[in-house]
Amino acid sequence: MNEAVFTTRNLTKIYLTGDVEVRALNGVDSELYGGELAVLLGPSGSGKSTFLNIVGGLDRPTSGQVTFRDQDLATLSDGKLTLYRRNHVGFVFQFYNLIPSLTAWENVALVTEVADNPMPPEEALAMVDMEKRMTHFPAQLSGGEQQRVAIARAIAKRPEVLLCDEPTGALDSKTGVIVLEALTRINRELGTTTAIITHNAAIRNIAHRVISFIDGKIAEVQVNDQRIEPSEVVW
Ligand SMILES: Nc1ncnc2c1ncn2[C@@H]1O[C@H](COP(=O)(O)OP(=O)(O)OP(=O)(O)O)[C@@H](O)[C@H]1O
Repeated sequence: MNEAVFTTRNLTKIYLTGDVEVRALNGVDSELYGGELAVLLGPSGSGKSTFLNIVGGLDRPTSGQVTFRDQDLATLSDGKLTLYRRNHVGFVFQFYNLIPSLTAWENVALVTEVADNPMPPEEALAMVDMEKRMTHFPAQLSGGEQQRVAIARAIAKRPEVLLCDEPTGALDSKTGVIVLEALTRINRELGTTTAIITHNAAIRNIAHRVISFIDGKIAEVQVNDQRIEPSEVVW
């Protein structure tokens, strides 16, 4: 196993809505290892997105520790947390959030303009097999194609980690497989540490490790000695 990129200890997130307290994370001890592909499973409301948002620097814990290498994310200033996100983390969400008035190439270029050592947009698009559709606008692309452009946008700055919250949630199974193939290829060829949240337990066997959440805690971690290709997933 490689070194841990992320470590959390007793990670806790409490949301207060009026008088009602929701413990979205209730003491999570975890690691994400360098170069691994982890799948995060669990019922709705079990804390998966909250966990991903905190390790990605989009949100802060109520208490507990979360470190990225030696950096304590819980106590970083807002400015440093923004720099952390910008320099190290790529995000992919269920909905693609592409800018409709820009082509696929321009959507990716928007990010590479502000990155230190980016890939050329066409190289990022080639990683997800979209180089032939570079000049197309989002409305001219299918859902799966738009998601692949969103993945190209996330990886073009060469992030160390790629955090994906239900990346296949809006896609049919055939298209979902193509998107998962893009993510596994990136993990394998670029060595990007990748975490994928899914509701689809069938996806679990494409991962090196499966982390299962229940009620804001990690209930189980499964290590896959034998992984399968996305094309072998039975949905
Ligand atoms: N901003 C918020 N304010 C109040 N409660 C919240 C907020 N965000 C999340 N929660 C609550 O925290 C709990 C965990 O939510 P979270 O989105 O992390 O779960 P999840 O496992 O990702 O669920 P899903 O699979 O449905 O996306 C839920 O009970 C949710 O309602």
